[in-house]
This record gives sequence, structure tokens and C-alpha cells, in this order.
Amino acid sequence: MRTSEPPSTGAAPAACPRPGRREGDAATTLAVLRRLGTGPRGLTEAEAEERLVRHGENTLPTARTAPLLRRFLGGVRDPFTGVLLCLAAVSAAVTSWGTACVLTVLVAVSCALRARAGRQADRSAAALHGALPSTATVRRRTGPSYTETREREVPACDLVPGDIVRLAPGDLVPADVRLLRATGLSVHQAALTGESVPVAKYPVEDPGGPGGPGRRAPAAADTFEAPHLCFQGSSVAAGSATAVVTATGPGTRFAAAHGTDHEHGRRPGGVERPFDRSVKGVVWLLVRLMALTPPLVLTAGALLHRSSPESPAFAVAVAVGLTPEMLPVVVNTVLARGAGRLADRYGVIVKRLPALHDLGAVEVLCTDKTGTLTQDLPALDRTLAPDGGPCPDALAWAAVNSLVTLQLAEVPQPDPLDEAVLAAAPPGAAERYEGVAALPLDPVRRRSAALVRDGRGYTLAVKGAPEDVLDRCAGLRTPDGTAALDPAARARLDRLVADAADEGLRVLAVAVGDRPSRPRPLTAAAESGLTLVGFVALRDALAPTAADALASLARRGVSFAVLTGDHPGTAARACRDLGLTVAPEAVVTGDTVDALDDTRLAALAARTTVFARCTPEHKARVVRALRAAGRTTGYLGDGVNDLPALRAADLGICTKDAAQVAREAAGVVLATKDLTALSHAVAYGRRASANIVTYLRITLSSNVGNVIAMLGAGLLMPFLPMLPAQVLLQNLCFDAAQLTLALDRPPASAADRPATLRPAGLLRTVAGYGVVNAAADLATFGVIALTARGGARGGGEAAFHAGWFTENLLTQALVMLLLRPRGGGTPAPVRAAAAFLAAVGVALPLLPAGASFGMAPPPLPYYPLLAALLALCGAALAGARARGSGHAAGARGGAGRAEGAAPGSFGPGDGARARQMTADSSASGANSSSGVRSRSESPCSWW
Ligand SMILES: Nc1ncnc2c1ncn2[C@@H]1O[C@H](COP(=O)(O)OP(=O)(O)OP(=O)(O)O)[C@@H](O)[C@H]1O
Repeated sequence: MRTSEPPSTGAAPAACPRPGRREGDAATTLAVLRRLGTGPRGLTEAEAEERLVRHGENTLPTARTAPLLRRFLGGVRDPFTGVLLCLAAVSAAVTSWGTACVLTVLVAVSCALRARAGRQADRSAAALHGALPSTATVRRRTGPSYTETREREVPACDLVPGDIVRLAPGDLVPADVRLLRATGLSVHQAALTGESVPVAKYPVEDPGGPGGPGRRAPAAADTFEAPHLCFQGSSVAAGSATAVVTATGPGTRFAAAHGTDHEHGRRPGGVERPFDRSVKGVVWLLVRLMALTPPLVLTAGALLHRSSPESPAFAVAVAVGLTPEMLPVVVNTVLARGAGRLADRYGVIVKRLPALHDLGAVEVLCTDKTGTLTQDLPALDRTLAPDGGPCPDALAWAAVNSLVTLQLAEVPQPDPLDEAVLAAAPPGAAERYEGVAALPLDPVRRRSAALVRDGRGYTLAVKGAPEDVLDRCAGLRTPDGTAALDPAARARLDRLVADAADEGLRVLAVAVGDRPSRPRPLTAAAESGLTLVGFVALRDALAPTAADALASLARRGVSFAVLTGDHPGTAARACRDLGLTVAPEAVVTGDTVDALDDTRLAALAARTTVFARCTPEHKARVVRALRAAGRTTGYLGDGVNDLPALRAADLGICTKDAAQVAREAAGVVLATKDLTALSHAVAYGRRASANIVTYLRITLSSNVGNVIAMLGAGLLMPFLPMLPAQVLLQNLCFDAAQLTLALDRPPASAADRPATLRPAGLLRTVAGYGVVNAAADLATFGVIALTARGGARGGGEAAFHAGWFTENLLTQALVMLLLRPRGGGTPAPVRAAAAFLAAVGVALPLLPAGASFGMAPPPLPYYPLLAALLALCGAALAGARARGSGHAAGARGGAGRAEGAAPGSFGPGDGARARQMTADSSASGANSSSGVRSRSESPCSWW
């Protein structure tokens, strides 16, 4: 049976290797059912259990938990760890055994920590899967009689070949399946083929046999395009179907195409996420610096004739000195802590830890309207005849359409508009006709059609978006009969709809057409020459927390774009009720989006708040345009029509009761409908980023300073300024102390603006602080030289090394305290860590243990001079920090001014009402949220 015509689909860009055809792909439906030992009524529970044991769970190989040892060894793939391991190997090669041992221990500790963090992340993911189960609707026989069947939800991992499953809009296709029946089915196969446009699928009884509609599949370029097959990894965009499972788990084409290297949640096309751009960008920058350091040091030494047997070990130690070895540990700890607290306090589930960082980086939040900003609980407000009067007939025909499309769906899944229409229709109104065929709603056609029959013949009842339905009408009903739908009448009707939409109503047009015979198959082509009956207008209240959430996000410098499939007037009114002053004519529609190339769309998107009459692909294009313009873009949506945009965004966000596909695509899931949780989540993300940046700023400033000083000293002095073991010892102390920065408390202002980590900004900042540090170090050389002349106790190199060791640890303690962000108070662990550094720095050279590291107590006059030097260094660092903060505050002040003039921005300190948003319309006709955007034009780079 075939119920819909396949639309033509262009050749898809390859997203993964195309698997070849398999035996059975071209067999008849009956032969496939026989081969699988099943029938249209499915398997018994006992058969399913037995097959589950035989075939194993329907999960991908990599979805299973990796053993701890494999995780441990996998840690070496981290670039930092890899570089440390290389440095250890080089040290061993130059017989610097101490360095090699210390580096190997560091690598082992880093790998162990990563393995532990990975296992914890997997456990959280498993817990999340428990909270957001992936299920499938399966039909199983309840007894051997073939007549008693039952449909129930089972975990998708329990499906076995031969199971009969039902597919509905928003479902993930849970395994490889062959279609038995389908109604208006189209699926997203982007994860498999890279093609973003949904593909029509329909059953074909004999794909290899002679022609005839529904009997033979058109020659498909590859397996994924076969119309009668759907594959794990795809999802239902529209329509519904019944299908038999042909392969599960590792046997699916998805597993074959991706091998064991598949990562759940990776987006097709490999869109780079903000975390990858920032933290990983910083990591790679450092890896390059570290890799360059040893050859540079050795070359400089050779050129200046300062080479000694210890030079290679020293060069390696310098590179190690540059490394923020604890970065992976700090990043994982910070993100895991933030995600845990967010889940506990606000019910926000962060599916991947980096998504917490991405939340903090979001500059523009795109949202759909229905179900996110509104409750999606529509109720009938009124009916409208073409002349503006009441029209009970429109409601009756709308109810017929709703009932038949539901009755004939493979999986009846009433949408809220259909439910509202059926609830409002007079009893019996919908049951007057016998349903014959239906074309379900899809978000591109924006209408549904039902072919019904009574004693007089066939009637096609169509309801949907007024523009789309009116385009298919030739006439309209009048009190006297019918009239032609001429341009004047069309203009009048458009105004009627626009007036209702301006009141915030969702308007559906209802039209009918007599059909002398049954159109076979029923396709969109049959929806023409219709007669407009009238309109039904429904009211959908705003979500109670939406205005507060938008206000709170606006105060945090996030700007918004509402992308909806609804009417421009309805969308504009909803935005006005939420506090944005958006003129109806300023709303951009999907048609305008179509008319623009990517560059012009990016410019328009940067100054537009409301996009209406958007198809799913329009939403995704707008999101891509914003990203292309350099804005970190989040997308909040709950429906199957939001899937492409959720995937295109830097971060997808949805609520827990969103469509299954939306939950899969999102990186963050809100466990409740309370949208204000999102503002808290953004704040947590920014604080997490602030802590990562604090760690990097402090570690790198100190490390860069040390390296500059060591190189400088290498030029000035006849011996190594610090022995490799001393470099590593001070490094270990510093690393241990800096772990406490993961527990730092950033100031409240850290959550005020989008947080972006920029490698270039980092370089500039650490270079600045590094020079101050290096100056202090080099001044220390002078002090030591001066005091040593006065009579060093230990004398010579050992006293020099001790003096520098003490100075280094004391400046590092200073850096920890002074380069933290101001205003958050210094938490006790950070204070304790700074005290520990100072104590080790002062005490070790004076203790016998100092001698085993090649240190001797420095001369006494060294200490008061060192104290003066440290005071100067502290003042210089504090001054530089204050200048940096002042600069940032200036940027914030500028942003604040833009905020004041910003359309869509909230007044300061009022806290709540969206009505305090102000907005104006741009000359171009786009509704101006330009100010909202300009506010976050310079996101905080945190350095
Ligand atoms: N059950 C339905 N029957 C007929 N037409 C419908 C039905 N549901 C929606 N429509 C029409 O299709 C349009 C687009 O619907 P779609 O679901 O894409 O977006 P939306 O629900 O209006 O908004 P959003 O994109 O904000 O979720 C609606 O505005 C409406 O005109």
C-alpha cells in the first residue's frame, strides 16, 4: 500500500560512507516477513525475549561502557598528555631520569583522573537516559492465537529483528525497518546522508518487481534513498507508519557506516561547538608553544655557546614549565561541579559537560514560539465567516478534518490545535462523514487534508495556515452561495486574518472541495480549486514564566530571535505581550528568508527579532546565518519542526517533554517548563567559564614569566638558573595549589555578559602579566648577586637556585591571590593553597630536604630585599589587573549605553516585566532588536 507520492530529492551531500544494498532490500514485503519469522501482528513476548538473547541489545557498540584500562590508555590521546609523554621520552633519551620519572607520574595521574572523569560522565549519561528514556512503540502478540495483540512502549534497546513498530512525528527511528504501511511519512536522514530536507518514505510491496504504484521502488542512487526503508539514526519529520524491524544494534546500517567510531550526539557536518573553539583552541595554541620551546632553547644555547650536558634536560623542563598540566582536570572538575549543582537546584540537565560552557557563551537565543513562549494549549476563541460574521460550518469542517486525519494516521497523535477544534465542535459534527484518506499536517505544507465520503460523493476538507489554504481556493462561501475569490476578496480576507492575528489569535482557514471520484493516491496536487468555508481562531496563552525568563536573560546580555511557523501578526502580538515592542510590519517571513543569500540573511538576522511563517529549514538557515556572523547562537525549541535548527545551533536546548528527536539533538534539557531556569543555567555556564579562565590566566602568566626569566638568565649566567628537578618540583607545588581554583567563587558580575574564551586575548593578557613576573624574577637575580657578594651562607649556584626558588613560589602565591577576579571574595581553599606555596617556598631551602634538590640557604640580607621586590611586583600586578578590569568595565559601560538605547532591552533593576522592553523598527522594515544585539556585540572575553 502506498499513501503518498515521493517528492523529488536532490543528490545528498555525503555525510558518512554509503552502505551497499543488503539481501532482502529488494525482496517482497512478504518474503521479508517470512525471512524474519514474523507477521504484521508481530512477535510474542517469549519470541522477542529469545531473540534479544540471540541478537543482543539494540545499542551501538560504542554506547557500551568502555573498560577502565581502555579509558586510562585513551587519556594519552589528549594533546597535553601526549606532549608530556613525548617530553618524558626525550628526557629518558638524554638520561635525565628524574625528569622522565616525574613526567611519567604526571601522565599517569592525568590519565587516571581523565578515566575517572570519563566514567563519571558515562554514569551521568546513563542516569540521564533513565530520566529521558529512548523508547519505541512496539506491537506484540499476547498469545499464540495471532489475534490478540498489544501495543506498548518499550525501551528502544529491547527491540529485536521481526518486531513490528509504529512511527509518529518526532520519533527517532529506533532500528533499521522496512515499511509495511505509512501515511504522509517523511523522515530526516541528515545524520546518515547529510541532507537536511526530509525525505518521503512509503511502503513498496515488491521493490525489485514489475511496476505499478506502490509495487516497485524507483531506482535509488543508494540504500538510504530507498523509499521503503528507514534507518536507525533518522527521525520522523511528519506522518506516521507501521514497520517491521530488519536489523538492530551493531547490525544496522548506521553502525556499519560509522563503525565503532560513532559518537552519540555528534552533529552531521561536524559543526564546531563554542567549547571546541575556545578551550580546545587555547589547548592547541599551548601545545604548539610547548612543542617549539625545547628546540628554541637548545638552538639559543648552542648559538650562545652555553650548551652543557644538562641543556637538553633543561630545555625539556622549560617546556614542561610552560604547561598548564592540570587544565583537563580543572576543566572537568569545574564543568562537572556546575552541571551537578544546576541539575540539583534548577532541574537543568547538561547532557555533555562542554554544553555548560556553551550555555555561558550564548549571545543570541533563538526560540520557537508555540509551546515554548506560549503554553500550546489553544482554545477556540471564535469562528469567522468570509464576511467577518460567525461561521459554525468552519468549525464543523475543521473538526471533520481533525478527526479523519487522526483516525487514518498509523499512530494517532493529536496535535493541540486538532484537540482544541474537536473539543469545541458540537457533538456529532465530526462524525457525519466516513474518512477515506488523509494527508497529515507537515510544517512545510502548513495544512492537513482529509478526503471524506457521504451518500453524495467525496469531499476534500482542508484546514491550515490561511495564506496556504487561500492560495488553493478558487471561491468562497457567501450567505447566498459561493463567490469567486478575486484579488479584492483575497485582500479583504487577508485583512480579516491579520486583524485576528493582531489580537494574538492563531487562525486556521477551512476550505472544502467536492470530488467526483476518489483521487488515488491522495496527494497535495488534489488540494486545488477549493472553496473557502471560513476560519477558526484559537487563543493560546503565554507561558507563565516566559516574560520573566526573557527579562532575566536580557539583563544578562542575551538577545533573542523568535522563529515560528505561525502568522506574523500572531507572532508579533505574542512578542509584544512578552514585552518586546515589535511592529507587525517589521516581522520577517520565510518568503523573505528564501529571497536572500546567506550574506544578506546574516545582516538581516542581526537586526531582526521575529521571523514568522518559517519552515524548519528557514529556522535552521537563520540560525546558521547568525553563527556565520560570529554570534554564538543557542536554539530553544520543543517540536519536530525545530530539529534542523536545534542541530544547526551552537547549543540546542529543549524541555523534558519535547519531542524525542528534539531531546536527542539538544545539549541541555530543562526538566520543567520553568523557563527562568535557563537564566540560572546561563549564569552557571558563565561562572564555570570564568573559573577556567582564572586558572589559565594565573597559570600561564606565571609560567610564561618563568620561562622568559629562565631564558634570560640562561643568556646572562654561566650556569643553569634552575636545575630541572627544581623546575619540576616548583611546578608540582604550583599545580597542586591551582587545583583549588576549580573551587573559586567568581564575582556576581561574571554572569553579566556572554563569556567567550579567545586564544588571542589569552596570549595578550598572559604576555602582559608574564612580563611583570619575568621582571620580578630577573630583578631577583640582581638581588641575589648583590647579597651573595655580601657573603652567601651556602654560596654559589646552590644559594642562587634557592633564592630563585623562594622568589618563584612567593610570586606564584601572589599571582594566585592578585589575578583572581575582584569582588567574589577569596574562598578558603584558594587562600590555603597560596599559604602552602609561600610556606614551601620559604621553608624548603632552609631545611635539609632543600639540599637534596640542590639548594642552599640564601644569604640573610636577601630576604628584606626580596620582600621589597615582592611588594613592587604585587603593586605592578594589582595595577595591571586594575587597568584590565577598568578596560573591561569600560567595555561594559559602553555595552550598557547600547543597552539603554536597545530595543528589546529591559530597564535596569526593575526585575520583571517584559513590558519595560523598548523597541523600534528599523528603516529596512525589520523589527529592530538591533540594540539588543549591539549590547552583546562585545561579549566578555574574560582575560
Ligand atoms: N493541526 C493543524 N492543522 C492544520 N494546520 C495546522 C495545524 N497545526 C498547525 N497548523 C498550521 O501550520 C502552521 C505552522 O505550524 P508549525 O507547527 O510549523 O508552527 P507553529 O506551531 O505555528 O509555531 P512554532 O514554530 O512556534 O512552534 C501553523 O501556524 C498553523 O497555521
